Amino acid sequence: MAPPKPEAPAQTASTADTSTSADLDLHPALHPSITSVPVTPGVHLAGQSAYIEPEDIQKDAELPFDPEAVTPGPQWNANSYFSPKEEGRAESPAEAAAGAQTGDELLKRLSLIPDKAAEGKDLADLDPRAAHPGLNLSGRVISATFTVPYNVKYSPGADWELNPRRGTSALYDSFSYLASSSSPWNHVLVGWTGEIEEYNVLRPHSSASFNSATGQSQSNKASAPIPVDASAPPPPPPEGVRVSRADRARLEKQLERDHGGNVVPVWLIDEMDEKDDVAILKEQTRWRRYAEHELYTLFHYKMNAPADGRAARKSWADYYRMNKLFADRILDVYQPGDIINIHDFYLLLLPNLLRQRLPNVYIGFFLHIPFPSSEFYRCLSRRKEILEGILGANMIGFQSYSYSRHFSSCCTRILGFDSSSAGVDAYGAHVAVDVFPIGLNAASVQQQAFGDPVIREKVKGIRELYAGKKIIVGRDRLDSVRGVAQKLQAFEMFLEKYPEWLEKVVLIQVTSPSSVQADKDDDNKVINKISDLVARINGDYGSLSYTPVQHFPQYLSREEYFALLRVADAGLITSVRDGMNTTSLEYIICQKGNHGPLILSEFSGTAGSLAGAIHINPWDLSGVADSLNKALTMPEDEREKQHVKLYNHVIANNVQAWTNNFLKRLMTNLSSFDQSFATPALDRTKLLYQYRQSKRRLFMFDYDGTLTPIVKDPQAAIPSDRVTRTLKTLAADPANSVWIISGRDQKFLEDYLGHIAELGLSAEHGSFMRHPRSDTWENLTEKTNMSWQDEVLGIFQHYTERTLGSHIERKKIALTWHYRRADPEYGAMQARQCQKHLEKTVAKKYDVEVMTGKANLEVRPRFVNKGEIAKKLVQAYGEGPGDAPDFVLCLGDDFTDEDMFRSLRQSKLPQENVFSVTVGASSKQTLASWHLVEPADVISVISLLNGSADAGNVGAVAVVEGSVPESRL
Ligand SMILES: O=P(O)(O)OC[C@H]1O[C@H](O[C@H]2O[C@H](CO)[C@@H](O)[C@H](O)[C@H]2O)[C@H](O)[C@@H](O)[C@@H]1O
Repeated sequence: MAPPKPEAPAQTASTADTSTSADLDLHPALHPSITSVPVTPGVHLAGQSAYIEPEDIQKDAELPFDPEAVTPGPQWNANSYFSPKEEGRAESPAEAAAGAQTGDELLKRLSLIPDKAAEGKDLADLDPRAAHPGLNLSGRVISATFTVPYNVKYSPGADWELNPRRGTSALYDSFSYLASSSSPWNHVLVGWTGEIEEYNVLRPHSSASFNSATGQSQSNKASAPIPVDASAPPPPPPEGVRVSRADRARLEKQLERDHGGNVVPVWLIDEMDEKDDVAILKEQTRWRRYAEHELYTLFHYKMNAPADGRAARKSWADYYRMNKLFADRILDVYQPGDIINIHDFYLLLLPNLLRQRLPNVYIGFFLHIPFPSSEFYRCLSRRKEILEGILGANMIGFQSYSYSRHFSSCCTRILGFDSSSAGVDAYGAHVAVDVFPIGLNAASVQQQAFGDPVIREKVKGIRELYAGKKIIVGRDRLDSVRGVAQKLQAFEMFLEKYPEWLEKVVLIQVTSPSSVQADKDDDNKVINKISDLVARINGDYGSLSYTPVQHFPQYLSREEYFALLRVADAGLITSVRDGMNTTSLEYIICQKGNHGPLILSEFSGTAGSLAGAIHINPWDLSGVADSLNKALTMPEDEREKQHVKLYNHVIANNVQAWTNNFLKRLMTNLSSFDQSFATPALDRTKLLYQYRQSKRRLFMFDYDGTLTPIVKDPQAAIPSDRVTRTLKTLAADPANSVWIISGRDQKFLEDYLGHIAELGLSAEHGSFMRHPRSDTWENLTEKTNMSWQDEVLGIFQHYTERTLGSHIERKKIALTWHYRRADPEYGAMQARQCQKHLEKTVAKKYDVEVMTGKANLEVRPRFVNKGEIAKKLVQAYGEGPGDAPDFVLCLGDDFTDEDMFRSLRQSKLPQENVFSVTVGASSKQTLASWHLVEPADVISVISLLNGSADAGNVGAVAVVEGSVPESRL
């Protein structure tokens, strides 16, 4: 049974605007004061059966989908902003068809659309938890996004003013859907308040007005009070926005009251006036600087000139702090079983910050902008921290396949993690990577574009204004990556190459302010360039009666925007980098009945999903000019065919389907990788207690990755002084039997650990054993046929010759092919090939096992393995009551060590006396019962047992991991 949704207030929120990227958007579940119609799930258009109507989309949605999923919940009123009487009137044959959707039939449908909750329909039918009982889901999604969907304005002591925030509309639509009664989830939205602007604030000591959002004062002589005493000292500098506790509480309450408790603000505060409990907000744009100046730029393949070191450190510190404050806020509202969905480049550190504090939490992350290739990404000075931050998620989503591939490749190249198209193996945990191109609230856009008589009038007006001319439409943000300059240059080339179009075509270009605010210099450069180009084209090709480029550097009203998209004969998108271009999706919907082709940059994330568009390279001006000519001369039947394909895609892949699909895939990944059973951190209290109680103890330690960290060169992985001292002390206790069980050969173990006579050594994964206080090695493979070795060597040589940087490590029995020094992706690919090769040949003929290790492949006889050695040692003690060791500690980090853990589980030893510990992340798939993060922790734990003062950071780790601090032992 789905938990009840919070009571939705009787409000009148808007659906009139939900998914346009026209920067004028009001988000239905989120805007309190505008009345509108509910979104229609669509109406059939007679005679156009090739189209999928919005009402059909549930067929494609992956969750059990409700036919009204595209309609808002009960909080949306059916008050129409258009007059029912006007709806039946069609304007042109094409529009008559499209108009039918918004006529009487539509109205009938609108009034007939029942609310599921009102109908008493049980959302339990749609409850995704039923499909994943193992996950213990709470039924709630917490979405973390940079800003709440409002610009908030503040006047001390008064109600806060909340105005819908422009842009990011598809995402806000997704939140509206989750919050609505059409979705089976409960929803909480966590976001920064954004820059808080003050109104009605008197600043008695200052003659300057104060821009509270930027922290800058502005001279405003007209309104400045006249100084009483000209010789008085200058007024104190502005202090920033001061928000009292009561006012903070008021905003929280307002958001709660207006939105069913769904919006939780994050307060980013510069200083606290503790005395009065007042939050002081000074330079508010600082919180966006690192994300917008460094990340947004680099992720769009633009390089900044190096900043001065102090400024760079400050903006990084702000970024870290901002992510940390998000984590704190989420922890305030988190309940076990919640899914946390984190959005975009402002919050790249958040997944890992949460994972550190909630090891078993379910986290999805979605990047809305491109992810660059590793060649570009690696220029980022914080490249490791950023990747590690994102990898705290269970699943990471991208807009297009190439971005997901770039990300996985960066994880391999920069962090050395194995990756495939399915995901990244990070610290032993699998992080799924997948592609989810975002969609629109398609039904709402269609409803708005065709259901508003004002728009119809505007369509008529624009047609009259440009009668006899074809209209090419472009609408972009002011941002160099949107390629507006390229668009203008290509249009200029088009007029030059195809002079027959002179006087017969106009380019209407709307350029609205950039969504990122940190880079005003860049904006100014772009504005100047665009103005120059417009002036040049209109000067060269225009006349008194003809202006080929109509440039509007402004926001358009919703009505004008949709009208423009409807009348266009071609849409032109020339972004040079772009995560997902929602204008192109809106254009497709608006072209229903008109069929204007879409010319789309291949560098837009949208291109991957819109195969039916005319794809262009925006840098190839002549090619774009040809495509314009092609689009404008395309026969109607071809235009229609192309359009139907695009339209059906946009309808089927709407934002509701996107939301459901993302969550469904996240849950599937969580189920398949069984994240709910994260391995707990080793309980040192329990370990020490048991150690002190016991009389006969057995220790089994793997070597590489357990006692020493993994390094590039195998010969360089030698034990530190601390390691040998710690092992020596442990082994010196007569009650302790200490073994090193390694894949290393006898020589290596003897050279570095052989001098500790009390240690038992097992080399080459169990092929050889040297008992404590003995000089001789026992060969456990003596009678084995070794003829497989030559064949394996031949195959390894073949791959070594073809893989620069790889080498073969020849041991007596086992053979290892290392590729850690090769190109990481190529090395991993060659290893996969080599493994297949070996499995198809040698492994079929001989009883040998091919094992994948850490940047290596190893082959050894199947019957010798670490599990057999563990079994042998336990048996040597005796497993029965009285004989069995009363304390066993076994530690290892890789695949070959799992054999030891398995063997211990299968033994008859009382399991409470056995501590099997993997070295790596808690989310690693393992048979061990506990985990430690890294080799340094292993040494600390052994020191702890030794009673040594040098037990290192045990206390700190214990606190972080929820164990009892050492001081309390
Ligand atoms: O069983 P282990 O003691 O964990 O040994 C496994 C293999 O470890 C060594 O290779 C690994 O560690 C190297 C040093 O950190 C690293 O450079 C390499 O990439 C790793 O694969 C060793 O060379 C092998 O012989 C062992 O079988």
